[in-house]
Amino acid sequence: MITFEGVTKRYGDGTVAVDNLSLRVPTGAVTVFVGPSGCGKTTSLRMINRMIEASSGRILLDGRDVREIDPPTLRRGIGYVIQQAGLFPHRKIVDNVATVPYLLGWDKKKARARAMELLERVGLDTKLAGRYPFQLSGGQQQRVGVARALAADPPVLLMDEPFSAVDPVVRTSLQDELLRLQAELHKTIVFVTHDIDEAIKLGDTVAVLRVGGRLAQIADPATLLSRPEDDFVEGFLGRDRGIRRLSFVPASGVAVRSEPHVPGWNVVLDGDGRPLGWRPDDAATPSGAPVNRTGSRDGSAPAPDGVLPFGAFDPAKDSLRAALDAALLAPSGCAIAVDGAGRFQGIVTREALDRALLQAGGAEPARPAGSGSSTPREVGDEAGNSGSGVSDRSSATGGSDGPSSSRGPGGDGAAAHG
Ligand SMILES: Nc1ncnc2c1ncn2[C@@H]1O[C@H](COP(=O)(O)OP(=O)(O)OP(=O)(O)O)[C@@H](O)[C@H]1O
Repeated sequence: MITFEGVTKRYGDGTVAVDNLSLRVPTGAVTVFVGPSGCGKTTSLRMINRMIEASSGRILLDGRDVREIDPPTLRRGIGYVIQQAGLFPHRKIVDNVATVPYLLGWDKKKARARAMELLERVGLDTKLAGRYPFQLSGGQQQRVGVARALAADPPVLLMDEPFSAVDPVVRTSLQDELLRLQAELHKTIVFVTHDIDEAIKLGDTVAVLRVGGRLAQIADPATLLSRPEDDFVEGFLGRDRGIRRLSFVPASGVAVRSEPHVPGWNVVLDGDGRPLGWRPDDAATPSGAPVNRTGSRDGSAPAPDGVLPFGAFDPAKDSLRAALDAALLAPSGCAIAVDGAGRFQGIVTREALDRALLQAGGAEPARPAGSGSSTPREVGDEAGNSGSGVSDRSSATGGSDGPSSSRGPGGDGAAAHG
């Protein structure tokens, strides 16, 4: 646990970068500091490892004032990742990753073996180990930066806008990788970003700061989206709050009908009971509607002519947002529920979806019937999910060919996650 107790930072020129900040960073979870430029995110982060000294107040690391710990000892237990990775340009990748183990006096063989293991862990080909940083892409360099921060297995990781210099696609994959790693490693992570979507995707807890270094709100993402404390937070969260919040509502409470038809439409299944698409009752394709002719990417049987694309979700692991998305993609307006193996479970009608959406629309983050929890991960667990919580995170770790993927027009298997 990292605790800020009334922490203020006043720079030499009188700028108050952080003003009386009090908050808790729980152990083993990701806490994101988010806010507009200049609101004191980086200053707050760097006071944890004493790269910047607080002017007043205290920062406690597991109950101990960080000022009582000499900086090199303190930093040995705190990995640090920055924007554009900050790799040493004249050192090979393997030696960049092994930097801290070398400093700790590990012998070269052991340090390099650890570096190779970490390169694999962050999803990099170990063939890159002998290259120099300039021979890597921006995204690869960021992965090396994460590997380097993890080298001495520190319990705490500080990450300062680590993914903001790469393009959106690479950024998404780095975020997914971080979530995958965190599910294994359970580090105490403080992550700084100015991007609220990144904060909501990665944070177990999100602290929104306002300019002047004051805390505007600290909450889990679902609470933040449903109950922003003031206009500033609401404005910072941006549009589509209601829809985005549905990513944290499990779809397990939605009513599923087991019959493979609704008025006017039938679900066509393959020999293994996996949906191939929707066929209208009269089997005629409505004019202008796309026809699935090529089948799905996962190798299941091609859809016969006249069968239209569908959207599917897995009620045991997906969110209400995924269910809504599946319904919106279907010509029948209904979502198809599938099991973990992609086999047909039933249909969710628009009425059933409406009821679930209404239930989810209250002031509190919605919960499935019988759940007493208010955090997305706990809701997911109580809904019977094994391991993965219901949120954008489940799609982050689920892969695009999972049951929640939806076949786009033309049946090319284009994934369309909620
Ligand atoms: N060394 C310094 N001397 C004086 N003022 C500083 C110094 N470093 C930062 N500041 C000021 O402190 C405030 C907070 O800066 P900080 O870098 O912590 O903000 P930030 O939220 O991380 O911003 P950004 O998102 O733009 O990186 C800003 O007004 C900045 O100009």
